[in-house]
Amino acid sequence: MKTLGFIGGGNMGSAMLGGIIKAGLLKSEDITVADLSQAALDKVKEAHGVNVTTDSADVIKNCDAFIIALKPHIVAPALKPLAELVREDQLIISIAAGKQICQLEEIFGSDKKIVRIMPNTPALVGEGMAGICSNKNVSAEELDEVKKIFESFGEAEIVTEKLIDAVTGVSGSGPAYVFMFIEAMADAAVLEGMPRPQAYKFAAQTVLGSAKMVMETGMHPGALKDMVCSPAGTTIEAVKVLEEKGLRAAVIEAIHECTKKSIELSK
Ligand SMILES: NC(=O)C1=CN([C@@H]2O[C@H](COP(=O)(O)OP(=O)(O)OC[C@H]3O[C@@H](n4cnc5c(N)ncnc54)[C@H](O)[C@@H]3O)[C@@H](O)[C@H]2O)C=CC1
Ligand SMILES: O=C(O)[C@@H]1CCC=N1
Repeated sequence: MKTLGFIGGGNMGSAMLGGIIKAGLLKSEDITVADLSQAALDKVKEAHGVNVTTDSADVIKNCDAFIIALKPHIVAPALKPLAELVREDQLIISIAAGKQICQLEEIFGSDKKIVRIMPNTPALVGEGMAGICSNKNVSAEELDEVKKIFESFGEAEIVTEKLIDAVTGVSGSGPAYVFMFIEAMADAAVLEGMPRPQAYKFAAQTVLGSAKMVMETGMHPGALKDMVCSPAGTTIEAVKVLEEKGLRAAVIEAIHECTKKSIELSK
């Protein structure tokens, strides 16, 4: 793939764009972003020097593959009128939550190559997590090429389409829960007298380091937790409160509701 387009250059579109350019996989001049908002286009042009247009047809006509980064309810009304411009050899990559491959086939035709992906915003800093699936028209080589793009700004795994709603619940929407957790930890440190910028650093680095331990040691998270909890020590006092307040149940229920909403969006 030599040229890549984005239809929608908002939060997620620009996060992926930032990741791709930082990784050096494609040059700015080979990327085109279409958005109706001139402010969004000015922002991505200034940050990344990519080509910009207010006409999504330019992207479809000029790119080997394009990523649909529009809000789910906008996808059909915005792109159905342009569907006849799509070529059979072109890769259509959608990141819209709840938009199933069969719904994308209704828009573009079941003969088209369609990839459905659920990424997340940490793509912006090269630490994204994406779940990828596709229809039967996409070859293994093409899917691998798409996977490599998403791996250029984090981790990516091929999953069955059935799992994409769970991917949305855990990693697509997940950064929001983690940011809430970091904010709450920092608030607690501020309560104890720590200056706020320092509190964010202590909280965020603790989350980063803990996540790295899970990824790099391969140890069970429960065993890693046990390593921190000294008998009759400080940590177990906090753990007791988190269990009493239902941290685990809250997280499980929250992700379940998020996953349910992703399923509902596809109806
Ligand atoms: N924000 C996130 O963390 C994630 C979002 N997604 C998915 O990404 C998609 C985009 O979400 P966000 O980037 O958060 O939304 P956003 O609202 O930040 O970006 C959407 C962009 O589309 C533009 N737009 C609206 N109508 C248009 C049209 N007809 N033609 C061209 N551009 C148009 C808007 O001006 C805006 O810049 C959604 O489908 C969402 O489900 C997926 C994973 C994570
Ligand atoms: O909240 C949303 O609908 C999108 C999908 C995943 C993350 N943000």
